[in-house]
Amino acid sequence: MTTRINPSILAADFANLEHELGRIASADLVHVDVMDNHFVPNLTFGPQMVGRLQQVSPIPLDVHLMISDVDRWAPGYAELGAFSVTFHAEATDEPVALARRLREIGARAGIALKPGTDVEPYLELLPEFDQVLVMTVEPGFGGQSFMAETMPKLERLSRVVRETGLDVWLQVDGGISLDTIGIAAEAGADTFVAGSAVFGGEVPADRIAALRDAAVAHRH
Ligand SMILES: O=C(CO)[C@@H](O)[C@H](O)COP(=O)(O)O
Repeated sequence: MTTRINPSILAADFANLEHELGRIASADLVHVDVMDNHFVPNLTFGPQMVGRLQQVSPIPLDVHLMISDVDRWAPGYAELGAFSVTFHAEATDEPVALARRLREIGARAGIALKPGTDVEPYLELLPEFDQVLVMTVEPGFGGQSFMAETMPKLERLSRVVRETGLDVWLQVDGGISLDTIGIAAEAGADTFVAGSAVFGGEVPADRIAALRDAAVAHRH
């Protein structure tokens, strides 16, 4: 089973992003956190910046939209060429229509769930998605502590994906470190977003390798 490590550039040096992308070229995808100071209290960047990242990144873009009015904005990120575009379940009443639109454009479609959002209503929609992002912190900021109470949700998803044989990636994001990645891997995650744990080290590539080894050691 494939294990993916996706560093979050939220923890990178924003004044040197092209250089920072070069330092994580051994990762699978780069996780790009788009925040609008509305859906979440924090603010990062929008399509113009993501378009430039798409041009200079050595690895594909995994765009995570923490924004409102997502039906309007998400397709634009797929049109920029992002490999995957993940929007929040809490931000739209039409998750299936939006996922179909993203796939039509050529991106993988992802749905993200905040820690307090129940997964049950989304289980029957899984064939419409390529990945589910289980937030392991409240979205908005890097450097927060991993919320182990979100693991039952991941276990439930993992069981359904196994039983149905669907090819849906299960992603975790928030507080992922060498201390916590094993917990998420055991619960069924295959794709791990890590910000501070990667960029907090002198050599991000070493952190990526260590996280990958730790995840692989704990996967079933
Ligand atoms: O989406 C988010 C935060 O909302 C994340 O992608 C963070 O960037 C993860 O940061 P760390 O918890 O790994 O420092």
